[in-house]
Amino acid sequence: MTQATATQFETVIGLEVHVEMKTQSKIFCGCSTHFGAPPNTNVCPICLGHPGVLPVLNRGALELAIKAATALNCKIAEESKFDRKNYFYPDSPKAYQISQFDKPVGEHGWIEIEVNGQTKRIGITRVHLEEDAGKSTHAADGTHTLVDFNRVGVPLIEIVSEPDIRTPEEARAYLEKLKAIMQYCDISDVKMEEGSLRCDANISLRPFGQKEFGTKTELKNMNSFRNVQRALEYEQERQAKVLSEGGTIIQQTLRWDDAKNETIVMRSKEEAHDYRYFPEPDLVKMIISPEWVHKIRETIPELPDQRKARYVEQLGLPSYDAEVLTATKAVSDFFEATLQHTDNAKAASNWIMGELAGHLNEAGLEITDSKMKPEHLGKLIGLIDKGTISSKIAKTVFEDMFATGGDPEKIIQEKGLVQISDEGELAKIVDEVIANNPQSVADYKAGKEKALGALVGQVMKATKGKANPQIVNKLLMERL
Ligand SMILES: Nc1ncnc2c1ncn2[C@@H]1O[C@H](COP(=O)(O)OP(=O)(O)OP(=O)(O)O)[C@@H](O)[C@H]1O
Ligand SMILES: [Mg+2]
Ligand SMILES: [Mg+2]
Repeated sequence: MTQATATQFETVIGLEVHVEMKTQSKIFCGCSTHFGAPPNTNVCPICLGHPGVLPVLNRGALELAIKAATALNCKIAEESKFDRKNYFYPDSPKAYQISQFDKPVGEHGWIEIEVNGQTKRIGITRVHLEEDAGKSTHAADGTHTLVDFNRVGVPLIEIVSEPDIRTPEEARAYLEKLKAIMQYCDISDVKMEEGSLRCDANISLRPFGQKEFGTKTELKNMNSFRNVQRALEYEQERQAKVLSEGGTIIQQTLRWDDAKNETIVMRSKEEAHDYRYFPEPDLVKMIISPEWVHKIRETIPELPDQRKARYVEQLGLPSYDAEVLTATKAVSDFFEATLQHTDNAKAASNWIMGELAGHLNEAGLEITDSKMKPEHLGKLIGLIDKGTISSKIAKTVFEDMFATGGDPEKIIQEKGLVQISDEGELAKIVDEVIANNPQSVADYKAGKEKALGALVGQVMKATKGKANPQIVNKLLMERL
């Protein structure tokens, strides 16, 4: 951040997030929403906007939108309606998008984010239901553009935040939380790389203490949360420079160029669209009864914030662990499943956040691809806690479990890794080590505490790491 931003200006950010919902069929026709089908195969006269066809609302799409808006603490409209948003672009065969203007499904919501240990509430202006557009692919040589209409009519919700976000880092935390909530509620796959979650970021600067907002720009084309943060950081600095040099910000839409690491102007306000919104004449208004909302609310599972609180209060986990574990539903579910097989929550957390996350990362895998089963991790923790294996050997066993998905007990048996806790057996080895290392023994007796460690190390070496270290210590102490 430049000196100028840090001292003179306050950053104001509001995000518009589009989320594709997980329905089997499209919002106004029976076409499949399946991602990855050959281009232009999931289409019909309705989504292609042929003359004379009529859209029929997919009740499941409305239900998911209500569920999402409820999970985002919105007030649900008792009466909601669709509007036409008119624009001409090749990815929209009807030349309008069925969206919502003045009566969205939900309004006045909020979510909480945590940045630098501080909890902050970010307002949600509205959640509205609409249909997705097609996907254009521009040829690299600029000679032509291909359009795939499979995505046309896939149900979307647009989630518009209040301009409550103050830093690019907060923007990222907001997106992470939103994504987690959508995952927990099973609303969407929320995969930015597949386009099932997309974000436009609005940003302006104002002198500290000024009430009115400055002129904003809108950033598009970011394909990861990290890039949203980077684009905002870049734009924050650009605006600060313009303003501190006495210039003015022009209201513009900018495109983030990932390769060049900069924002590029797409269009200015003068070229901005007039969408000529008007009520959609082919669809009736939606009456959403409080009873229906109540029923939908009951299908909302424990959300990440609640889960996090439970991990801290009931399982005694540090807040940091609870935050990391609950940020992704699949990780949290894995943790919960592990706890079905061990009571040692902190150990489970350590293994999942440490060893497992590291191995998955290295292998480029998601936790859902993990061959290692939660029950086996739970079992492994039990074996360490019982003293059957040392925590050092456990790492070796873990490697095997991760690679093969095997049962830790079997791996330990097959590889002869059981910890040696038999005093008689260990005493023999301890005696040998004492006999063979007179220097260490002398050092220890002369008051060098460290020499004891060297002797323990020798016993470990002789037993290939299988000796129970507590017993080895005890036996050595008795003899020295
Ligand atoms: N001065 C400002 N600085 C930063 N963000 C702002 C400012 N004013 C508004 N915003 C944010 O900009 C976003 C505007 O989104 P909204 O969907 O209402 O409008 P839009 O971008 O004009 O519409 P469209 O959906 O057609 O793109 C909101 O998230 C809002 O919080
Ligand atoms: Mg918008
Ligand atoms: Mg916008």
